[in-house]
Amino acid sequence: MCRPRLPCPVPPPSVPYDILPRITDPRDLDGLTDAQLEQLAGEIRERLCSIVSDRAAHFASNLGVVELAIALHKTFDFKKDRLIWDTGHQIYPHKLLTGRFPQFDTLRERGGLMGYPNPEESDYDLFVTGHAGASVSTSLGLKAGDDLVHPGEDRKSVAVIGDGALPSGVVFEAFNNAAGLQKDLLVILNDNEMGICPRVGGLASYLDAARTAPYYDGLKKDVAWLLNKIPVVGEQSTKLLSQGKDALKHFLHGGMLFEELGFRYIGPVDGHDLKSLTATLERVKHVRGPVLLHVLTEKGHGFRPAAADPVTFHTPAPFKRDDSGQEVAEIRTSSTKAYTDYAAAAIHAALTRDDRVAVMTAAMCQGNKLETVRADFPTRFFDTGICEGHAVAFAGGMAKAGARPIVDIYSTFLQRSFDHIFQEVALQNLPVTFMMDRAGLCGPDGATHHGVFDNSYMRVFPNMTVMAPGDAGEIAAMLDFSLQHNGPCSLRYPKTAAVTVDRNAPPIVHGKAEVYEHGADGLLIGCGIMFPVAVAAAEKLREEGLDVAVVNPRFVKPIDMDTLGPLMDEAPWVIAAEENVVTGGFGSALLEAANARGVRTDHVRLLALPDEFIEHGPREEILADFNLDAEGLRATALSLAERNVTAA
Ligand SMILES: Cc1ncc(C[n+]2csc(CCOP(=O)(O)OP(=O)(O)O)c2C)c(N)n1
Ligand SMILES: CC(=O)[C@@H](O)[C@H](O)COP(=O)(O)O
Ligand SMILES: [Mg+2]
Repeated sequence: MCRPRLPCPVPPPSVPYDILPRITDPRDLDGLTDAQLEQLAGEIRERLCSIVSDRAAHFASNLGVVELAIALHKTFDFKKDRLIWDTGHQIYPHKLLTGRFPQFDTLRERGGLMGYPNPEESDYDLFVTGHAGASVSTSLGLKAGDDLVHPGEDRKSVAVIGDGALPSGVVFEAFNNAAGLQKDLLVILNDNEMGICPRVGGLASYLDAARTAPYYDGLKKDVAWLLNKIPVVGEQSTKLLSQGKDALKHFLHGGMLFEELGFRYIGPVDGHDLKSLTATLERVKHVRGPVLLHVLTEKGHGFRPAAADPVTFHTPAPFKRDDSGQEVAEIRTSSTKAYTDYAAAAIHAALTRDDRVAVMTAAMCQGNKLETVRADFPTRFFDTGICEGHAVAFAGGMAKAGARPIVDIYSTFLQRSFDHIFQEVALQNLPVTFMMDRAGLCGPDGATHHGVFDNSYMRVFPNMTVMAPGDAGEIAAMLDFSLQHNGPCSLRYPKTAAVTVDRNAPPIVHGKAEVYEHGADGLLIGCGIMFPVAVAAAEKLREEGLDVAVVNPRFVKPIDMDTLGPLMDEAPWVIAAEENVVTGGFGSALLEAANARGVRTDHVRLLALPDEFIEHGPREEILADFNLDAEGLRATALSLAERNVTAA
């Protein structure tokens, strides 16, 4: 019988799994020998390899933490102890070890297991996450909360954070707090030398050096004793000795940064040596105060192509293995152009045209398809690492200095920058362009990644111009407009194949909508990606004898009431559609503007995403559920026109 919180079990592919199916709870690990644990690691890797044969899923990161997940569950009891996987994209081995093997084939499918931690699925998942950087904060909070609410129980708290997530500013806020509180907290730094792309910046260089430094055990008193033998204050000679001490410290270990922040540092240790990793965890488990355990892993470990090319295999397209099972025989990449391709080409053209233009990505060069821009304009391409807030403030500084920065960040991750958009950009009225990729539903990543709030959060700021290209062709035109505009602008585009609407599109003029076609029987306003949907719906309605007008509003802010007001007043009904939550989005903006102008609104129907978190699943299916497809617009129009909905 399937448990109510989990999807129904699906038989795994007919590969001989021996131990893995018997792990229904982490305590089942207790009776296993070292050899059986090694075999289990192999079976988990096999399961990871088989799942990506028919769906895109996070792969290389998961291959890299198999031993770490086993060792953690063997050492701790996460029924009471606390475990947070930073970001959460490397959660699959944890899912397999916590009773979700039977459902694993539903991963990232609609109604199936989420690709991230999800407390709805298991008590072993504490937070729904997908954004990087918060693990140390929540682990520290869990520890503080447990000490308060469960005094005397001595619950342990563990955060596993990758080297890519480490530079997020919030991590250092948490380090600072943890050192001050001196709470028992274990932070495991999973260092695989990669984010999605190769890691960048000062911390990356620091970790490069720390990797090759000798093992250091911050729990051992003799090292501290040796260091304390060297004086640090006093006369001239002690200054030299002090320099000697620094050199010695660096010679001794690579974890000085963490030690000086108030953590005990242990490492680096081999993250694939299951036995010694487990032994190390057993040792650090009872240590008092904050500890940082530096674990070296290989992204893609155990599957040669993934280890050789962890960028491609971060979330590879579905692929088939060859007969050996060790190589890729065929990978199903698509040659269809996406909106992101148009955006990257427009950015490249803008940098080519104007030396003042620069572009920022927050560790998403690959997802933003900026590799060519990075290669062709190395001095005007900035990868800030997973530091979206910094990227925006940094762009504010560049704009103040006279440059024209483009901030190219996924809609969902830009949420991290809200206050910097407000203070460092909008309040200063600086010409920063926000290109918000993955706006709208993102599909299999789900609620953590859907970019469905930006129409709402961008338009609240005075000075901000908010645009939504009606098709892929408008991305370049809007970017060009923005780079000429004297103030901040944003534009959004979705994660899907590019659509272009064949027409003679008028030039982009600030706050001006495009009337695509006139019609007396109703008005369809399709914001952004909903414009081609509205065009298709109008076509269907025409076949049914309704002659409706279609508008591509282009601007969420300012709204073109000069154009829309009369059209709305004349229309028997109006539909305003957007791929954003209904709360505060384009529809709200339209109603506000209409109200201010005294334009009729009682005949307006807003089609948008509901005020709730939306689960993972195919974008088109979810859109259809909310009538945000051509058929949904047609049916809504017919019902508004008081006509019977006929079968499509
Ligand atoms: C706030 C935020 N920005 C960007 C991302 C996209 N992202 C997901 S995983 C990842 C790289 C993480 O690197 P690391 O923490 O080292 O994990 P690894 O994949 O190497 O195991 C990035 C940039 C994100 N999830 N959250
Ligand atoms: C974990 C994470 O946040 C990224 O890996 C994200 O899944 C990338 O999304 P895209 O696949 O849309 O680039
Ligand atoms: Mg990494």
